[in-house]
Amino acid sequence: MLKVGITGGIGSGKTTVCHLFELQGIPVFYADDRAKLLMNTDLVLVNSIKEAFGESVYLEDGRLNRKELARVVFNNAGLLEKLNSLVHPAVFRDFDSWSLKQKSPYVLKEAAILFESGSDKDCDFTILVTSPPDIRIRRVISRDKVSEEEVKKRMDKQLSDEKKIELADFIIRNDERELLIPQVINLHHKLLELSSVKTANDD
Ligand SMILES: CC(C)(COP(=O)(O)OP(=O)(O)OC[C@H]1O[C@@H](n2cnc3c(N)ncnc32)[C@H](O)[C@@H]1O)[C@@H](O)C(=O)NCCC(=O)NCCS
Ligand SMILES: Nc1ncnc2c1ncn2[C@@H]1O[C@H](COP(=O)(O)OP(=O)(O)OP(=O)(O)O)[C@@H](O)[C@H]1O
Repeated sequence: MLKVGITGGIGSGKTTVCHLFELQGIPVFYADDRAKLLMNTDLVLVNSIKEAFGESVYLEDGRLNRKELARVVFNNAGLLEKLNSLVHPAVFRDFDSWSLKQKSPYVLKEAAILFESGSDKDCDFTILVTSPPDIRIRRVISRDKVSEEEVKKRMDKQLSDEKKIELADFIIRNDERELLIPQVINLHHKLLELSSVKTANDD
């Protein structure tokens, strides 16, 4: 089974694209969502986050105070690095055990910072979803009801599309000019072919 990483900057549309792959029957591991779940349920991780950032990043009912943690880490590069170093190993382990349970020619791992976190190294292929920054900002402001400044702070912590285009094996353009669904279907067929080549080589 092939492991395919899919990424894209904030608001690029990677989750939307992943939903289209799911419609083709492809299982998707949503790293950002799993990270948030583990930050609420993995007690070793919860304790290490409390130790590093203080009890105030958890609410009284025990859930992660995402707004407060986001305010802290997206205003301080060192603290974001610290958080990443605690969360990413737990997500890597979670993906490994999830992927063992999947029965599909290939699976997708969706992560906003696939290249930045080094998790592309664990993937056979990578897909980048691109979209111009002004469209991405507009989409996130409308989806999350946040300010332009908050979106830009996160964009600044991510590699530029120019850098990621050099690193990715496949590109999906979600710029409201090219149709999304035909791009996903074409790539799905390509990945099915590549996974059958891998299976033949493994036998
Ligand atoms: C700080 C947190 C709690 C804020 O939660 P929130 O619900 O506001 O954001 P969410 O996780 O849904 O992310 C939304 C977008 O923010 C950007 N973003 C999130 N984490 C990061 C990061 N470590 N570096 C750069 N951008 C990031 C991405 O574009 C992502 O798609 C959360 O983002 C977090 O825990 N981040 C650090 C862990 C991490 O890297 N998770 C993602 C990959 S495993
Ligand atoms: N082609 C499109 N046309 C119109 N709206 C779109 C398109 N693609 C995505 N969107 C919308 O833009 C917003 C951002 O898309 P999505 O959540 O898929 O991005 P993302 O890359 O996963 O974002 P994040 O990194 O913030 O999690 C969503 O509200 C989505 O419905």
